[in-house]
Amino acid sequence: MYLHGTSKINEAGRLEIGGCDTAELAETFGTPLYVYDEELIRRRCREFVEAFRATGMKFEVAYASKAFCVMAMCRIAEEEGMSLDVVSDGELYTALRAGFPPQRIHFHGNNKTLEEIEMALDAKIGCVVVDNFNELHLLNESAKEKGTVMKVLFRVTPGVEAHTHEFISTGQTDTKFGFDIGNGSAFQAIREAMELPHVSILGVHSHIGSQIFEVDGFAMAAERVAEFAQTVRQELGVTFPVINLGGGFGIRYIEGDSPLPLAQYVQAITDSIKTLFNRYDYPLPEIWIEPGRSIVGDAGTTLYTIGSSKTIPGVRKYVSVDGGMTDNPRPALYEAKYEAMLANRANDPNDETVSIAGKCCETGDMLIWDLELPTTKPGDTLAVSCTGAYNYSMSSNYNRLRRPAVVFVKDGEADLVVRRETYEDVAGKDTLPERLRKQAVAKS
Ligand SMILES: Cc1ncc(COP(=O)(O)O)c(C=O)c1O
Ligand SMILES: N[C@@H](CCCC[NH3+])C(=O)O
Repeated sequence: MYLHGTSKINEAGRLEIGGCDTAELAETFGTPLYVYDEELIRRRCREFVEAFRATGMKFEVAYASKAFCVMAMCRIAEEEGMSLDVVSDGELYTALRAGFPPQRIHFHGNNKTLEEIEMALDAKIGCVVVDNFNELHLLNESAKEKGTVMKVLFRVTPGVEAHTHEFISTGQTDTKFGFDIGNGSAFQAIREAMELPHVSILGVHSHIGSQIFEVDGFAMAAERVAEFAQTVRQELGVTFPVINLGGGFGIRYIEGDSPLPLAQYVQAITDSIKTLFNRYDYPLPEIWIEPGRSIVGDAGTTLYTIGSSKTIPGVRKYVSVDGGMTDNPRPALYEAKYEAMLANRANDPNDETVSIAGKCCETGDMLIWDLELPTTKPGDTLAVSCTGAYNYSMSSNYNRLRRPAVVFVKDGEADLVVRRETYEDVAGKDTLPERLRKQAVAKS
């Protein structure tokens, strides 16, 4: 397993992250356990911010909180000078509860409810990324009722297909997100917004997909967006002060993944924007981006306890862990691949090939196929790396499993930032109607 950030093998032959022995973390906090390397998260934030500073351009780096949205993460994002992208009332609530400055929050989503729009207006967030005509008018009406004006970006689909899994590719014309540039709906959206006194046009937003390893897609999107900005300027007399090129910067999950240094993505984006806007003699806009995975992905490691195993001679050996698709749905959803190691016996030589199964009642609940490991025994701790993005945030209670705890580790200290769910968290929201309550009592 590749050792990210502060991860290393300590003198006891165990995996250590942030100066904490992972076998001890498993013992103290129980498993499954999400462990985040706080220093690595901060390093990733700084890589983006410093790369932008070096360009001399005006910018905002908004952490896409959908990747991992908990209060402690919102605090770190704020401390590192990031803005925040939220896509729901729940994410907005979390950010506000963590004391994140509302002016630095951007609200996304293809079906924002009236309740969410009102919540955003009441909180006086920085901007709403408008996704469709219905929302544009709803926002204008609500802002009017509240006697305010909301800044807006328009989510546009530039017609660029990112080279990534089709479920995480969003920039193409055939997608549920945004206004299409090619068919004129993006232009129409700006035209309509100009007539609405309670929205103020900031610019456009494009997000082409996720886990992208090349700069071409971003450069192409920048080109389409710049052309569009120029058309709008010439025909409608509106100049955009902001261009947001979204997130999607790839990370290394397994050997063979070759992401670019984050600064290189920033350089490519800012170079494209500078060249294109200068060509049009267009006032240089602020550049905003929204990285999620590249901030938290490789900083997260999930610890599991190994339980039962099953050998099918001539076929394979299954080794089961105490979590699975409930804490990491990505292999089942996207055929995502991961690396792992035995955290408590990190120096033992690999001597067998096993497949790591989750504990859900589902054949597809597999975390890793054909992994080289030392011979495992029940009670060993398995560490799966790069589980920081879209794992906790997409976790579920399938089979009524309790969601794991989350700890942040740094300089030898481990802080609980989300406690493990209890049975009460899982079943406590249920209610028994009187009729069924009697039956339940009668049977017991
Ligand atoms: C609009 C938007 N911004 C930002 C992101 C963050 O993407 P990533 O985590 O790949 O950086 C996403 C998710 O793909 C998104 O849909
Ligand atoms: N959740 C996805 C990517 C979609 C990101 C949000 N638009 C993943 O785990 O890779």
